[in-house]
Amino acid sequence: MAKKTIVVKLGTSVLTSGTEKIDRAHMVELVRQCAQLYKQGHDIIVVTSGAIAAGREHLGAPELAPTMANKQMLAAVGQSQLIFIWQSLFNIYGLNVGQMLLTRADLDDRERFLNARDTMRALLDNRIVPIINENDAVATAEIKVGDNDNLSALAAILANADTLMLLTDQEGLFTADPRNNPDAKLIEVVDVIDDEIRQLAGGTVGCLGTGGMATKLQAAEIACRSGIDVVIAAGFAKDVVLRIAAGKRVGTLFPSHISPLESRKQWILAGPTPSGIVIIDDGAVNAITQNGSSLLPKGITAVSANFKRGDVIQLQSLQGKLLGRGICRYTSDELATIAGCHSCDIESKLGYGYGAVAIHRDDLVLF
Ligand SMILES: Nc1ncnc2c1ncn2[C@@H]1O[C@H](COP(=O)(O)OP(=O)(O)O)[C@@H](O)[C@H]1O
Ligand SMILES: N[C@@H](CCC(=O)OP(=O)(O)O)C(=O)O
Repeated sequence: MAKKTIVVKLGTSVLTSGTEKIDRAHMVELVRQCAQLYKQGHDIIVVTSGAIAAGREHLGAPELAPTMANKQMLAAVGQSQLIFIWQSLFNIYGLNVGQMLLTRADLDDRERFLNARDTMRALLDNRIVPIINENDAVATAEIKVGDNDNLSALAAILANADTLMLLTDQEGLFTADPRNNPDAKLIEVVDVIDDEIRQLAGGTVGCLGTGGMATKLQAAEIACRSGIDVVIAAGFAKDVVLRIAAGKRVGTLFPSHISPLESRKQWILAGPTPSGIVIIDDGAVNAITQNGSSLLPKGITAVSANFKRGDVIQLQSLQGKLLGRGICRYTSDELATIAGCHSCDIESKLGYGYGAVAIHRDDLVLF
């Protein structure tokens, strides 16, 4: 099987097996499957819910008023319990984990998005399993993603994932909420998420989870638009992670009809107004247009306007021809400092570096 990047989102319903306590035995089973995929060479990212449930359990299920501060307190206590459990379980398989607690602000701001992406990349490159949750202890309603289904779709985009698995306490999307409709039927494939599909999805009935099926459909929509296939399936089903990864029919599949690269390039072309222009020499023009190379600082001769890391900028030749657009990994000031330099000199010029390329070829669209 070709190497894949797979995001596995585990809802509170899966991690507690429907009880009020974290089901560690079931977590071992899920970790075994993730570790097996990791050993096969795939990149695995876990998006874990369950901090609030773990906090309640650890404090002995206290009677608390349902305030935001109390929920945040439970999450603060529970998150450390949760990451400890994940770390102990992955260690059984000789794998380390790295915790990333995110909020909407980390994903909306282009520069913070790139920083988070770099951290995720560094974890994966070092064969460390990223374990992601919302930073519930500090995130207020305004800066929250709000539910881990949507968070997992954003994490999948951050990771350039191929597949997002949303594992829950139902076998997939049904024609109605199976808890109240015993005749509801499993839908095996959803090609287009339209209003008809959306209206099938109800909310959650658990007090510890958030969103129900509605947020899973929102997540599926976001991820599919970015070229990521999504599967909603039961976390309790035997070998569920392994079977989905092997392409077996499990749960509800939402196939994406676009590749991640195509979707990214569409966004670069149709997305934000370019924030600046970078002039490049003939060698660089040749490298990016003929050889499909990334743009290195060496080929840059001038930088105009102020732009931030992660902004979309235009590329222009010395003769004034507009060549294309790309997402720049350095600010305009940094680029002006390293223009004409070899990539190996970036760190000595700036005192730090964000990698050898100014614009990666995957972030570049030529006209
Ligand atoms: N059409 C539907 N098909 C399947 N489940 C549904 C549907 N509508 C609502 N649900 C509910 O969504 C719940 C799963 O969401 P949630 O409780 O948030 O779980 P998780 O903790 O895994 O995110 C199910 O237990 C089910 O009752
Ligand atoms: N971030 C919260 C979970 C939020 C959430 O969306 O829960 P769920 O619906 O169970 O995936 C926690 O760790 O308790």
